[in-house]
Amino acid sequence: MTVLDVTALTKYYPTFQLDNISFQLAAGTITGFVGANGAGKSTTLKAILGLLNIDHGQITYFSKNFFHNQTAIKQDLAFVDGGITYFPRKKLRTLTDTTARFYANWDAQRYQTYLEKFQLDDRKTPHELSTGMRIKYALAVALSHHAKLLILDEPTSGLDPVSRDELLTIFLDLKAQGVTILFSTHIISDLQQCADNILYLHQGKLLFDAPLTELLARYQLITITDPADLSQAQKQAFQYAKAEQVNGQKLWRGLTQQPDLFPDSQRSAVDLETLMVHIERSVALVN
Ligand SMILES: Nc1ncnc2c1ncn2[C@@H]1O[C@H](COP(=O)(O)OP(=O)(O)OP(=O)(O)O)[C@@H](O)[C@H]1O
Repeated sequence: MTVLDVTALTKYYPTFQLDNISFQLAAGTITGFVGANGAGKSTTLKAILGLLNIDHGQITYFSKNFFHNQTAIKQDLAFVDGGITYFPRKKLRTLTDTTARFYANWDAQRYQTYLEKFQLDDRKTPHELSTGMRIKYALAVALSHHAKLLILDEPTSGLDPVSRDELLTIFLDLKAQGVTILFSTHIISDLQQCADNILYLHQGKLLFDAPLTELLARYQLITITDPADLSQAQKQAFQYAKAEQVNGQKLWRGLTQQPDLFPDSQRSAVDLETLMVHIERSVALVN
């Protein structure tokens, strides 16, 4: 079942364009939303949540048009970005009581479970919480109304490694229950741990929309000492090339979709972080 269907989403800013973005999320999957700073990830997330006006596009949640059914759809949707910053001097308990009234499926027991799991004291105020605790509080609230889809903008960036690991385990548990998760992150190792699919945005365009394992299987990493030694065919196949210092030696690394053109000794598997760095920082060797 398709939980979210985005078609031809376009947003113009004076110096940036989110360009004709289309993707779908299937129920019970975890999708990592990645791209360099300024690629347009937050703009996309805000656009699909109706937090900014779009210039073009269709957004459908749970087979319902978002713009005509926002109130009903938001019962089944949770969004977390950077954690709570509003009403800094109000007790969390008071904020929770107010929030709970908006949700027909509010689950007070589940909320208590997450408070304990995240070691949060809801007699505190947002002002008294660390960055990580603010994110955890926002997540506890998001997880307590039985949202079917969680949309999270960099949920793990303020968390220590132990809390991140805990959160990723929660994501996997939620996925096992059929919950769908879309989250943007720069912490690529988090995705290796839990993402089924990757949406990769590059300068406002969707460059990849693929299962993580399939995306990584498309490329191999090639390491050579001098591009001048490559044959013409190898040069054509040596994409996203970049010079790197390894143990004081200058080497060239690039990605290829034609690994058979290179000897085994030059080939290795590629991980998502390496793939991204090469795509964003490569230089052209072949015109
Ligand atoms: N309100 C706005 N008005 C004009 N331009 C904007 C506005 N909001 C964002 N932009 C521009 O849109 C582009 C994409 O920004 P966005 O915040 O979506 O990127 P991002 O991928 O989330 O980046 P990061 O990883 O750094 O958070 C940037 O060039 C930014 O300057």
